[in-house]
Amino acid sequence: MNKTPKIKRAEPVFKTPMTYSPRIVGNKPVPSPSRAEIWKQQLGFDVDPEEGETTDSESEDETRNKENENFSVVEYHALQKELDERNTQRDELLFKIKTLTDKNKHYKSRLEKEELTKRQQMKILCKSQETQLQEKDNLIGNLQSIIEEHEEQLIDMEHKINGNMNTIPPGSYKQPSSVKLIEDIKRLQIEKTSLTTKLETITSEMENHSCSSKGDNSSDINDLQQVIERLEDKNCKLEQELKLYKIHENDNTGPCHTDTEKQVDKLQTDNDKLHEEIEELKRTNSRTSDLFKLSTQEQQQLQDDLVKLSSEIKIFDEKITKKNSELHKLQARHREEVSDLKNQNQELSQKVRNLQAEIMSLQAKSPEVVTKIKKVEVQIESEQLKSSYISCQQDKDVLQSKLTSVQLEIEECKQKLTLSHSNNTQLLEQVQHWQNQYSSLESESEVALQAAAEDKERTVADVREAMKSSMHNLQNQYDVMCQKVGVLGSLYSDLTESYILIEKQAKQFPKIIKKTVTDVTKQTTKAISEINEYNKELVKKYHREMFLRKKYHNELVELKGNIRVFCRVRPKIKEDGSGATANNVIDYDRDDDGLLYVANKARTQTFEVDKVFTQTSTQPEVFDEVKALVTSCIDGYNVCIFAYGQTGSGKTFTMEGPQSDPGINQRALKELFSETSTRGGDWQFTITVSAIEIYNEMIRDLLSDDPSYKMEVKMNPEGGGLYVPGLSFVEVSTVAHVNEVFSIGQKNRATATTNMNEHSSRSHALLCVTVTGVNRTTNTKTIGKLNLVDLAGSERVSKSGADGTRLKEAQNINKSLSSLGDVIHALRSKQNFVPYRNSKLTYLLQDSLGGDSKTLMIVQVAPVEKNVAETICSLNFAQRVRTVELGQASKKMESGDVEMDMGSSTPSKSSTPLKQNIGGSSYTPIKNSSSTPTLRNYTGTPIGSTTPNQSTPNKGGTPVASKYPRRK
Ligand SMILES: Nc1ncnc2c1ncn2[C@@H]1O[C@H](COP(=O)(O)OP(=O)(O)OP(=O)(O)O)[C@@H](O)[C@H]1O
Repeated sequence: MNKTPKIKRAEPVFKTPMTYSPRIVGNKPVPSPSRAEIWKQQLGFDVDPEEGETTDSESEDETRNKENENFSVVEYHALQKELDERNTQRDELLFKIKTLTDKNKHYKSRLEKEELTKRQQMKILCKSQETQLQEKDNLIGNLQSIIEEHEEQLIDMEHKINGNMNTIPPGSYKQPSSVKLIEDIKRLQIEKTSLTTKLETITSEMENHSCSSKGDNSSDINDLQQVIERLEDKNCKLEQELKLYKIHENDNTGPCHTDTEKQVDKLQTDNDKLHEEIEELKRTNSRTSDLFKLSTQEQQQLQDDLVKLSSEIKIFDEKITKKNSELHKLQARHREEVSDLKNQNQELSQKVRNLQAEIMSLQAKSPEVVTKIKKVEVQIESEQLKSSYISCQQDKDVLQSKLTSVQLEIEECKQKLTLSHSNNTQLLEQVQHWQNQYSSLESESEVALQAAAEDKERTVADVREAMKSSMHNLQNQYDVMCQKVGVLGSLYSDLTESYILIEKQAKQFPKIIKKTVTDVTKQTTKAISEINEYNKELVKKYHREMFLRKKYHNELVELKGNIRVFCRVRPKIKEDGSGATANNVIDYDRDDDGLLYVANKARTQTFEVDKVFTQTSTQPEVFDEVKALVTSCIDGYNVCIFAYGQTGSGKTFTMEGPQSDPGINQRALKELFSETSTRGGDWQFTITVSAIEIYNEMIRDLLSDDPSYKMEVKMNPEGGGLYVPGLSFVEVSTVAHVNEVFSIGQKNRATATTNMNEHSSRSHALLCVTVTGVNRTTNTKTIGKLNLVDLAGSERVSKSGADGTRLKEAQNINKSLSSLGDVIHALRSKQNFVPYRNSKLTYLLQDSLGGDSKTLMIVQVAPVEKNVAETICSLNFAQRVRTVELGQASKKMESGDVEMDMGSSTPSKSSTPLKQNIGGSSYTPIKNSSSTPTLRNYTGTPIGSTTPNQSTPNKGGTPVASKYPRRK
């Protein structure tokens, strides 16, 4: 060690530390705590005050003793003071570090709280997202079910359409868009699920990263804390060493230069170590800050990503946006806090840099200090210093070893720092990896979400359009229904009111009806009885009027001499057959027995005659009507009754009739017998009959012995009238006689032909009855003639379809009947010439038709439809006949001076020549070969003459068979 010479040194100038600034509380500077206080506060134990006091007092004493002689002591004190100040600065620095540590703790706790809050928010967010996802799933399910329903309807409609459109070629059928929609929705659901899984993964990774960052940060902070503690320990040790140094310095007269140098080296070393520690602390702090920053950045990045993902997935959710905005606010606040922390760190770094600068300045000053120490060493050279130097040397070794350990620790810290750097790098790589993954996922999710959103929008638009149109239709229907409901409602209310009213009325109805019915019944009964009475009266009056009308009509007819016309309708017979052609076409008037209605096709014709006999009319009823006419011949009238009608219409039935129910012929004779017998007394009556047949315009005497003999009608040359020369007359007096005569006539008629039935239909049969009455007193003689004619059938030739004999028959019938028609027409029109001689029939009936006789025509008609034409023809003919006026009939009577010879057929002469008529024609005595008319009795014996008619011998005298028994 070199000893430096003692030189006078200049007054040392101590530079006040720039960084020191006393604490000021309430405008008063607070003194720095003493070392004991600091030790007590930081190390937790008390420093022995006696030792300190003793040392201080001794040092002070020595200083006082050597103040004037040793200037280096002063310098030493100045250095010590400077060291104290540095200690104070270090304390200040430690305090600041502690404050920063506290702040860091505070920030860490805040960060933890915020992280906890964020985690809770994240959980809530995840839950809300899950709920929203669930809701969306439900909505998608509902939408899917609606779409499925629509799909089913569409499929049904498409089936129907396909059923109607078979022309669509197979394969041209497109899959419904809804199926594609469902597939898209399913695909979106799968993508959404994967995105949700990724989101959860990222969230968990973020949480893990946050935890790991937090753990790293905490470990770093703990390391920093440990370093700070170690520094404090070292500081304490330095303090102790300094104290020991002072003690040694006090024990020796002056510090030797070597020891001082060592001490300075030691201080320098400590200073360097402190500097390094501070540097390390700074680095650690910086690393912590970087880690924290990185962690914050990562967290922020992840949160941003999360916010992005959440916002993209829950684009429709405003809550997420709100929460994200809150999260952004929190992050901003956090960033502000971090920036504050950074600023504070920067300030701290600045302070550290200042300290470093001071240390550097101190180091720059160290040569001067060394010089001074050398001076001191020169001045203080003692054994004690040497020994203390040795001890210091030992201490130096100890400190050297400690330095080595500290260096090792520093190495460890460096390794840890390297490890931390590598960890940090790995974390950064991971973060980069995650960022890449997240970016790819983000891009994928963006594309998927965009496609899904487009599909969804399209689908929603389609569904909305469809729903809109259906809604529109439904709205229209609803409006129409509303209108109808409104109308129906008003109708319903009206009906309800009406119903209530009607119900009320209906309840009263039974009583009202009962009462009304009773009243009406009484009134009706009364009215009906009145009407009945009135009707009866009217009917009586009507009948009386009718009777009078008939009477007057008959009188008028009698006065006018009209041909009276009766009509008789036969009943249906089996020959009429059945079916439509056998329908009844004839109806009668209930009140007027002169009217007849014939239904012909679509119309009904009305015919009026003098009397209508219905189908139920009996033979007696018919005869009752003609009885008066018949009996008038007793009074000397000529009467002619002839039956007209088509074949089978009942002419023969009416005129002859069956034996069991005889017709007019037999009844007339019977009546004549009865009447003549009644009128007995002075009158003696003789009734003779003759029977003639006109067949093919040939006249035959049916009562003749030779009926084939052709008779002729001739004019009486002695005085008008017609007669049939040689005609047989048979006197009859009983019905039995008449029947016998009739039998003869029928028999003769039958022998003349092979088919009697047809023959009778085609010939006219005349029964001529002569009633001669002689008054025995006055000798007055009356002769009445009754001609009963059964005409042949009146049907037309064309209908009969006849030929040959039949045609001739028909032609002759037609001739005679048309002659009858012509005569009727001439009579009706009152022509001067009446063509009687056109036929044998009209010629024979000339007196009956045109003379002063009473003529009655009975028109026979069939009731069935197939005969309606002939029925109408017959009735038309009857109508014409009815209008014929023949003039008033007159009696044929001779005065009584002429004696009536009933036994002779020769009429007596009278002033009014009595004309004996045959067939209605007046005639003079028949001039036959014997010039005596032949009268026969019913047995064929001539009546009134013992000589039979020679010219017409009655060979057989056999009774004529009746038509009806024969038919039966
Ligand atoms: N009023 C009646 N009641 C019962 N039967 C009747 C009646 N009128 C006619 N007939 C029956 O009708 C049938 C034909 O009658 P009828 O021979 O008298 O006709 P017709 O006109 O004389 O015929 P034809 O011209 O051929 O002589 C007979 O069988 C007869 O018995």
